Amino acid sequence: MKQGTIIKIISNQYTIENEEEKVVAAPRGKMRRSKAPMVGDHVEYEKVQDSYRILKILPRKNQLLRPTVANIDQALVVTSCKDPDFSERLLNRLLFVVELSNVEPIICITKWDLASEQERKTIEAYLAILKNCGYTIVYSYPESDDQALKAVLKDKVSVLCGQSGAGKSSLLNRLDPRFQLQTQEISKALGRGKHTTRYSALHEVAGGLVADTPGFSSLDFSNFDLKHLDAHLKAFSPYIGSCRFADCNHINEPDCRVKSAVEEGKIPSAYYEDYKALKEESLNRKVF
Ligand SMILES: Nc1nc2c(ncn2[C@@H]2O[C@H](COP(=O)(O)OP(=O)(O)OP(=O)(O)O)[C@@H](O)[C@H]2O)c(=O)[nH]1
Ligand SMILES: [Zn+2]
Repeated sequence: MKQGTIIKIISNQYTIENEEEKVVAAPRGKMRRSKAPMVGDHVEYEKVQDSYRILKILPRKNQLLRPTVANIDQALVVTSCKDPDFSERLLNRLLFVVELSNVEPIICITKWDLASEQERKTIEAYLAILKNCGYTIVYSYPESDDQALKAVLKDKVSVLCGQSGAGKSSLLNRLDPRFQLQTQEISKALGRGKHTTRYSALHEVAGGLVADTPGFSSLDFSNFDLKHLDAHLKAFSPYIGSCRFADCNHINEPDCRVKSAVEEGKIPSAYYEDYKALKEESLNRKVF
């Protein structure tokens, strides 16, 4: 019996990889559809005559449904400075949705080359506070050396997210030109009109694995339990549990450490305002 990670699924063919080999396997009969393995799954498998059989899915640390990937280490929140313009609100909401999914966010700034001096200053000021709050920030644009980004991706399973046009495919292709080739070959192989073929894959980029479909494209929070939103947010974590009220919502309560941190400039006010808007929305949802 061996162990490996599923890196590609086409219909009922599962490609498993480990340090020694890359094999194509099928799940054993007992694995029902609802419990079918997904890309990113760590599995136990065995060789039976000339074929390979998946025996068991090892416990998942997390999973995304769109794209269907398990055991994601991080999400690159790809945010452009220009075209589309930098939006604090969009960045905050993407961070929230990623953190609510128990995935580590990495802020990746693109199109720095297109921003004016003034725009750069404004963006940098905002990011400086987020950095102090514990967020990892990397830059990636045509002239950047991408060392920091490569270091972040190495040995990790990542999914990218961000607005259309933010530069997600550009940055992957810059890091590894094979990425585009791989995705093009696959779409050609799958062909048009074969929409029923199940397909998903992780690609090797900079020594790590990256999902070829962006995740978190929907900023719909209705499926999340926002009761403990505060506890998920990196920027709030130093203050959780130290407000006057143990169940503080950090909205109207007195002696709130989160609100003090906002006043002291330790948490960006736009970040706090986006938290507050979501939290109020969820509290209202429960009342009516
Ligand atoms: N100058 C400059 N242009 C960039 C940069 N990153 C991306 N672009 C351009 O921006 C456009 C959109 O980039 P894509 O990589 O296609 O964006 P995407 O996020 O993959 O977009 P979707 O596929 O729609 O989700 C392309 O014309 C790129 O050439 C950058 O850092 N600097
Ligand atoms: Zn509070």
